[in-house]
Order: sequence, then structure tokens, then C-alpha cells
Amino acid sequence: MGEAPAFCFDNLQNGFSFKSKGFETSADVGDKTFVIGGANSDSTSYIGVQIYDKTTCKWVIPTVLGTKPKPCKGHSTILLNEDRIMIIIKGSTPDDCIWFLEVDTKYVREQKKVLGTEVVAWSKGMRGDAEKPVVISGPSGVGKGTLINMLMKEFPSMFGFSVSHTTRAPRGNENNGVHYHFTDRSVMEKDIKDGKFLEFASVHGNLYGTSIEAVEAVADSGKRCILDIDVQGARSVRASSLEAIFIFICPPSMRQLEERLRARGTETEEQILKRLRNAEAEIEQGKSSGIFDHILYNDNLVECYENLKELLGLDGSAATNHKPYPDPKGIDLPLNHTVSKIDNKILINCGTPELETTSKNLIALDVLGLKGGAPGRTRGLNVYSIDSFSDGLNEKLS
Ligand SMILES: Nc1nc2c(ncn2[C@@H]2O[C@H](COP(=O)(O)OP(=O)(O)O)[C@@H](O)[C@H]2O)c(=O)[nH]1
Ligand SMILES: Nc1ncnc2c1ncn2[C@@H]1O[C@H](COP(=O)(O)OP(=O)(O)O)[C@@H](O)[C@H]1O
Repeated sequence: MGEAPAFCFDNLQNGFSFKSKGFETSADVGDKTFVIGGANSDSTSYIGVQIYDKTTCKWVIPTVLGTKPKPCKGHSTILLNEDRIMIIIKGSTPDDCIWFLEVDTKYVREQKKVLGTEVVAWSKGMRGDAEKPVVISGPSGVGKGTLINMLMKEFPSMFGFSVSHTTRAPRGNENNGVHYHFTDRSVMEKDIKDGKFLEFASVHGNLYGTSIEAVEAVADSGKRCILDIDVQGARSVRASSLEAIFIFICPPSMRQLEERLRARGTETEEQILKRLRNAEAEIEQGKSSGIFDHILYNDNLVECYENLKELLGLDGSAATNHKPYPDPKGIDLPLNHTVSKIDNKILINCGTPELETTSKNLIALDVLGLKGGAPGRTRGLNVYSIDSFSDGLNEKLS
């Protein structure tokens, strides 16, 4: 474990040989040594992963899931909790310097079973936490889109919409990338197979799905994510590791639902009939499945909107005091730094060797409150500079 290119192959157990290209680091987890990195011809390092299995004395190339860091000028490696390796990238942009290579998390273990291979998964580290996403479901025409638009219009800095993928054709007023990512079925099916979707479902004869990136992108922007998905999708999200608030919107009656669908004028007669047929089952499940935390009746739109705001805690003061969360700032690291770990803190020394113990050159990363992880981002990184050594860290460091 250590800072690139400090990986010393002579020190490894079991006498395996490995031709170092100069940019690798390694971490031992149980019987395995994870070797991370490699050199590109332009003297940057790419972040490949190889595993040396000490029980079989063999090298294994694992299936690598997730988006990996870009080529860089080197990296440091710190093992956390025996299940993930923190990678600190040198010479990266402030919002791109902390990454996690998961080697034995629940997600990785599940994927190993599914794929039948060794698996590692990348997850980008982010400062601060994300607010719980809001999942809104209900039958077609009940007013989900209308209510979500009202919320986004009144609180533009607070909420962001999770733009779903769908194989249905765009309506006249819909824009690609704004209302939906309109996609070919074959492309979407491949992306689903590649693990890029948090959930997906076949709804009214078309495929709909929420990509992991759609939800993470909203959280990255410091906003609370709103998902407009059907009951099957809500069930999948409920079963996933994403903690969310689940709201079901109910129509006052089937007759009024039909009137709204017809008045919207966006579907053919055949499509309207299909949506109405599906609505009965959706309402039944919405009310009885136990998926939803709240059921709202959308009879009078203004009243329903007020009720929605109330259950999201949006009284006047919350709305006016809102600051984007998490703090969008990244971590400004100089190219040369050294990394050490003390308890649950990673200390990054950004000083020159002579100034190594000068406190103002130290940045601490507290990793106790990490949340999420692959296939999404790892959030909850607490980053601060250490201005004083009065807490005894200097003693621990020396
Ligand atoms: N599971 C799932 N359902 C979605 C997603 N996006 C939209 N839906 C649902 O698909 C259904 C049809 O949506 P749409 O074609 O836009 O019609 P509308 O509900 O009548 O506006 C609605 O119930 C949406 O909530 C998604 O990403 N996943
Ligand atoms: N409470 C309401 N009373 C009357 N019409 C409504 C109400 N809520 C929404 N509508 C209208 O019903 C139609 C369907 O609403 P929409 O938001 O598109 O539904 P969904 O997104 O659930 O399919 C729209 O024309 C909208 O203006």
C-alpha cells in the first residue's frame, strides 16, 4: 500500500514476480494483492487493475465495473475497511481527485456471483452527502408531471429532475435529454445488461429506466433528485440501496383520470385505453403494496401541491434558506503530496519534505461517514485542512 510509484514488488509475499512499469501501487486484502495502475507512453499512468491470488499464485484480470479515473500523473493507495481502496489521484482537477476501488463490498460480492468472475468496481468520491431523492409514482394522467414542474419552478435551486431513458417516441413538446433520453431498445437493453441502470420497467408497451448517472448527476449539482417512475420502478428503487421518499399520486376517480388524459391530447385513442387499463392495477398496487410512504390525492391541483410541499418540509423558511448541498467545492491538491492513515482519517501532506510537519500543509479526509458507493458515487467525504496540532495529531504522525 502506498504512494505511486513506491510500490515495491520485492516486499510482496509468496515470491511472485511482476514487471513494474513504474506507476503501480498495491493493497493486500485477505489472500489477494490488488495492483493498481500502469504507465502510458506519454508518462501518465492509466488505472488498470490486476489481482495476485496468493493461494493459487496466479494473476487474475478482474471484470472492472463503473467509470474509472482518467489517466493521471500518479496516485496513492489507501486500504479502507478491507473492502475498498481509496485512490488519491495526482495532478487531477479538484472535483476528480478521490476515487474508490471496491474489492469486497456487498455490490462487488453480488456482481461476482452474477458474472462468475473476479470483480472490482470504481466509484468516484464526493464531498458531503446528498439529500434523499423523492420518488413520485401514479397512473398516467394523474398530474405527476404537472406537480413536479410546479416544484421545480418554485424551487429551482433545490430540486433536479432525474431524466429517464425511454424507448417511446417523443411527444411534440418533449426534448431529448430534458424530458427523457429517447433511446433505441437495443442500446437501452445493452446498457441495462452493463449495469448502468438503477431500475427499469416495461410500461404501456415501452421500456423506461432510470440510469445511475441520471440520479448521481442531480446529486452532484447539489440538488435533491426527483424521480417520476411507475410502481414497478418504485418497487425496484425501494429494494435498492438508494434511500428515498416514496409518494404515490392518486386520481379522485377513474372518470376524472380519463378526462385529464383526453384533455392532455398527447396520446392516440388506443394508447389512452391502454393507459386507463393499466391505471386500475397501478392504483391498486400504489395503495396496498407498502412501497409508498405517502399517498396524495390530486383532486384540486393547488391543494395537492400544498400537501406535497408540506410533506417535503417546504415551509417558507426552508425555501428561502436553502443553500446548494453538498458544498460543490472540490479538493485542491498539489501534484506532489504524501498520504498516511490514522484511525478513520486520511492525512494528505501537501508540503515539501522539509515542511513535512507544518500543520497548514495538511489536509484531512474523514472517511467514517462514507455513504453509497458503486455502482453510484461514494458520498460523505469530510474534507478539512488542519490548522492546529493541538488535537495531538502531530504526536500520532511522528
Ligand atoms: N420504471 C420507470 N418508469 C418510468 C420512468 N420514466 C417514466 N416512467 C413512468 O412511465 C409511465 C409513462 O410515462 P410517460 O410515457 O411519460 O407518460 P405519462 O405518465 O402519461 O406522462 C409513467 O408512469 C412514468 O412514471 C423510469 O425511468 N422508470
Ligand atoms: N388536479 C388537476 N385537476 C385537473 N387537471 C389536472 C390536475 N392535475 C393535472 N391536471 C392536468 O391533467 C393532465 C395530465 O397531467 P400530467 O401532469 O401530464 O400527468 P402525468 O404526468 O401523471 O401523466 C394535464 O393536462 C394537466 O394539466
